[in-house]
Amino acid sequence: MDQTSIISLKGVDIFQQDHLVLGNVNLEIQPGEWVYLIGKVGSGKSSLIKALNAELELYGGEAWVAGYNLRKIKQKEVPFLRRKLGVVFQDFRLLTDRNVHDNLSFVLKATGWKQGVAIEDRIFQVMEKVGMAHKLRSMPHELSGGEQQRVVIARALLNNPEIILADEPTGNLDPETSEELMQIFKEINEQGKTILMATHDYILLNKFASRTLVCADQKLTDPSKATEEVDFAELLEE
Ligand SMILES: Nc1ncnc2c1ncn2[C@@H]1O[C@H](COP(=O)(O)OP(=O)(O)OP(=O)(O)O)[C@@H](O)[C@H]1O
Repeated sequence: MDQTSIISLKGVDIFQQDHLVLGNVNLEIQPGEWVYLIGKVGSGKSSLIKALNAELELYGGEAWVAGYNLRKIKQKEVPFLRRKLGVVFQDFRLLTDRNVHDNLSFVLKATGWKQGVAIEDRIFQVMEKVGMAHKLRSMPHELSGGEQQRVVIARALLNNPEIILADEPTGNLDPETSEELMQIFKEINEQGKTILMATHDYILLNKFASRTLVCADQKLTDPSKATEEVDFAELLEE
């Protein structure tokens, strides 16, 4: 493992069932980096994110995330790995039967927080960070898509993770709302968090430009190291 990397994959294979999605994956991400994952539908972006979150087993090679060896991680260690990761999905995934506050307190209690005052303080801090402190008592269905995604980002930040894994976080949002969301990710990144984000959004990718990796033909590649020019627009087509 590269000692300085927060994510380090060397020669790993990622499968869905018995289908190889990405083979011989090599990836080094440094703390504080912002890295995009692009690629056509079904090219393996979500599978890679799931593998980093220990939802999908990795095979062969070496794999380290936030100090955890994914090739040897035990089931009982997975919750500790996940506390170092904040995950944001395209489809929000808030619990629909409780308000925003209770969605967040549910996560804190499930991850070992006991003191009521500390829980309330933390919820307020993360909701303030995403500009949603005034919506603590709203039910998810009372919020717009952009507002729901802000809450999801707040939820991802609760345990002060080192890494944010975002799987097409703006996929269901209009361009203006998407840009506001990206601004929040930018602030989070500037505060030191590492971000790995899968996206299809070519405009945002240009506006918030950063290192970009490509999933295609069962491989993860870094176009900055490629000898031939890569057509990003073509890769981002649905
Ligand atoms: N739960 C699953 N069981 C079996 N195959 C799966 C499963 N999830 C994904 N796959 C397959 O694995 C491959 C990679 O899918 P993945 O979701 O990682 O791609 P993606 O690049 O994230 O696509 P999208 O842009 O649509 O989200 C696809 O061929 C997909 O059909």
